[in-house]
Amino acid sequence: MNELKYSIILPTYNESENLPLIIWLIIQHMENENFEIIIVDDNSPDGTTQVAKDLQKIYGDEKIVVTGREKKLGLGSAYIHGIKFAKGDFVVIMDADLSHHPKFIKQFIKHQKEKDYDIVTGTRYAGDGGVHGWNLKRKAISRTANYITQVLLRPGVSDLTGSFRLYKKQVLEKLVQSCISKGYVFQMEMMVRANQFGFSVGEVPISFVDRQFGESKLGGNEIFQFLKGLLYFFAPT
Ligand SMILES: Nc1nc2c(ncn2[C@@H]2O[C@H](COP(=O)(O)OP(=O)(O)O[C@H]3O[C@H](CO)[C@@H](O)[C@H](O)[C@@H]3O)[C@@H](O)[C@H]2O)c(=O)[nH]1
Repeated sequence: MNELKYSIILPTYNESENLPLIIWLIIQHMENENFEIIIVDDNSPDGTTQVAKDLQKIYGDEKIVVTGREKKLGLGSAYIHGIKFAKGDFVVIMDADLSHHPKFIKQFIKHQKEKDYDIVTGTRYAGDGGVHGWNLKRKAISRTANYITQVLLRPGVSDLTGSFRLYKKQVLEKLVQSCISKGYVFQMEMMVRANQFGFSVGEVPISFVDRQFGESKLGGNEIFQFLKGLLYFFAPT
């Protein structure tokens, strides 16, 4: 048994169909690891909180922590909320909609140990990494967001907008204190800040598979917020 503890944060909004399976898969793929799963649900109208509480009864409240906010307040701030409950030495952040396969977590852990990385990020844009199931528009949004950020900010990471990552807990706490973003742009800002602070970042290629159940919450407003976030880095301080 690995003595280091891992806190896996799952932000959820209308994920009642996906939650039982992702939790089961995490538990299968984290065999012999010391871990907890923190579900951050924003009072989803589809009853995700109740599903989370039912799963907590099955697997125990040592393994599953259920928390959340009264209403949908954005992905970035959901992570920040979840971190407050994390008791692990490391924090893993991932989507709850099965687009991030839990089998990669052990690869992140192994890679982290090899060079004592501060952060290990899954990448869809290097090595064997890839995206499956997105339409052309969605692929273009992701590629363009990554490209613009790479060119303007040169953070030295191939996938800036992905959210499947492992952080040393103290590193994550320092990063979230310095981040101002609340929505999806949070992922990009975290990597840019990590570069500014000089944190070491390892990459593990991952396959991102688009969700089968439910809908993405990435809308026009999130894209606008992303562009606004980019502009912020160039605004005089
Ligand atoms: N608690 C909470 N959870 C949220 C919120 N918005 C989204 N989520 C949860 O965050 C995860 C990702 O949301 P999706 O809306 O399914 O993301 P996506 O469109 O598939 O986007 C993926 O790709 C983006 C770009 O590469 C990533 O930036 C994003 O994190 C995600 O991995 C899911 O578990 C979803 O329920 C929110 O406001 N509050």
